[in-house]
Amino acid sequence: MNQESWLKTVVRFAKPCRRKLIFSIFLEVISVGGGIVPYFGVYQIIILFFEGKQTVQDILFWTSICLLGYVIKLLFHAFATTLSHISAYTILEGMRMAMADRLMHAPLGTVLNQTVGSLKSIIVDRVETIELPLAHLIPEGFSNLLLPICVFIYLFIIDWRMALASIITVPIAFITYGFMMKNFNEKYHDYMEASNYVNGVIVEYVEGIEVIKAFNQSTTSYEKFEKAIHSFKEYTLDWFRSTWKLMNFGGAVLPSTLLGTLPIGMILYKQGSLSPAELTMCMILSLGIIGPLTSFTVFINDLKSIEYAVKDADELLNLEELENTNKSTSIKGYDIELNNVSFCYDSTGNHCNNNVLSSLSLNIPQGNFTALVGPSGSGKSTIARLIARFWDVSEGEIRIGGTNIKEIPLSQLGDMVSFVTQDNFLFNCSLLENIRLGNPKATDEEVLQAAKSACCDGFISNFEKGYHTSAGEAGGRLSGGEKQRIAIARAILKDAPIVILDEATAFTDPENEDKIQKSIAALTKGKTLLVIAHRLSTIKNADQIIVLEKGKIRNKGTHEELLRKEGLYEDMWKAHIGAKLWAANQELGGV
Ligand SMILES: Nc1ncnc2c1ncn2[C@@H]1O[C@H](COP(=O)(O)OP(=O)(O)OP(=O)(O)O)[C@@H](O)[C@H]1O
Repeated sequence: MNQESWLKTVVRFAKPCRRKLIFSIFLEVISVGGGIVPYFGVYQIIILFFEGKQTVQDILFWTSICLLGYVIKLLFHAFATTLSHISAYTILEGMRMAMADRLMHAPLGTVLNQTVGSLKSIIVDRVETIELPLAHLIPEGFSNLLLPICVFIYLFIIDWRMALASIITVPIAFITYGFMMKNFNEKYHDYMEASNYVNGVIVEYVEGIEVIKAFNQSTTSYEKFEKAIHSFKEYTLDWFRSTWKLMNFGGAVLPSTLLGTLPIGMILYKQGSLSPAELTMCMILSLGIIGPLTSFTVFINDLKSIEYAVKDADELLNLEELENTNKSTSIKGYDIELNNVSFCYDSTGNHCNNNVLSSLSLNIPQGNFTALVGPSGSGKSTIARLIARFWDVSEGEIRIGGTNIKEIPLSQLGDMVSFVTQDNFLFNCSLLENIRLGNPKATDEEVLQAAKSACCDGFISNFEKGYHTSAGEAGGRLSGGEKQRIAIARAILKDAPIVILDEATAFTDPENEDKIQKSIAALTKGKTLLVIAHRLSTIKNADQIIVLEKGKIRNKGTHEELLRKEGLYEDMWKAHIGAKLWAANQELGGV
């Protein structure tokens, strides 16, 4: 990424606070002006002394002017940094909101393919790193540049030779810094890579701690963790070691302005072309030039950290969005049609590297129960996700009620489809609110009714706070099957005309089975229902069963028809029945 593009991003997000930013620079200019006043006041006092005209009144007057200038400098700088901080946080807020918006409009699959750790790291941590440099760079960076320029001009007005003498160390220091920064970009890039790697290992270590403990991998995983941290420390130290000599030399030479002003000042004084007052003032001013310039060099590092943070943020800000239309469409029915659908997750440009579905055509009639079965990896979930538009098809089209789903606004499609999977995420709010997510407008009464239909009422009432128990509190005490029934209650409340159940009964145990089947029956009554299930007994009564293999339809028909046809379905059914019998035998004590 070139410098212009990250700057453009910052400028784009600075739009809502542009006036504040400009005003903060304006205030900083006044502050810099105030900062010059004490120099001027001191100069006047020095002149009075050298000319022998000093009076208490004059000294008090110029001291007050100096003080006033100093107060103006402090006050206006405080106002400027307040505004710049507000602006920096506005920029951060805009970036985070834009990222959240992108995640919402990107294909869901693209979002799910990112790890929670990396998303959190970019949206929270990386973006946060912009705040400090941004808030300080604008006013302070500006004043650190403007102040020495103003002082230099003032020096120039007093004596141009002394002005030049005061910056004699600047080229030496800049050449030194030039050597030091020779491979700064490369080093900074490597540093960021190393830092990202350490972050990744730490997040992995923490997220996977359960598996690490369960498989007694603590030593190996800890070693990886320790190694990553150690090599990061070594990398940082190596970089520091390679620069510290030049950095210290530059840091020592740059502020030593007296090296130039002292001998040259003496010569000019001896020649009589510089008065004692001018000589003293030039010495004082030359000392004031370099301080801000030294601070300015720190901002080079800040600029880099902004560049890299914006670059990371840009990855999310530029996520490809799903094509969307805002024009609400009237749908003529809720049958689903897949016409010659091909899909691959892994495509480069227009080229598909590995088709998961190949020219697949399928009709799911309205109000019918259709089941998708097939070996693991045959593409069942992919079909379900494509219907819900988590991704877009690579080729072909999907129609609902005769309308291509790309022509249906995403929000309308979202209202039309209830998608229940085995990953039943509960938000950190009450169980009541968790169920209400299905329909935010639902009354408490309607939520309770949905919970009852989904057979949740019994276990929720057992909690001390009942429906007001927070999911965080209850989460650890809820079984997989109970969480599943909450998800089903949500879907019942949503009352969408199309229901997709992707392994929604995966957590069913014999005790739960009856309840889950009842809750599913309540959810799916009269709906276009698509069920993906490995437990074939749960889809035995489907109006049509589609048998998938390697992304293609191998067979379709009712349970009986498929059994008569012999083949994959029959094998799967036998395996299922075998497993069931085995489970039943186990329950009966191996009889
Ligand atoms: N997010 C993804 N990115 C890349 N490839 C994926 C992704 N999700 C699934 N796949 C691949 O697509 C193929 C089909 O997966 P899919 O989940 O649709 O199969 P499935 O029939 O539902 O399997 P299962 O019964 O095990 O859930 C598999 O080879 C899988 O590895």
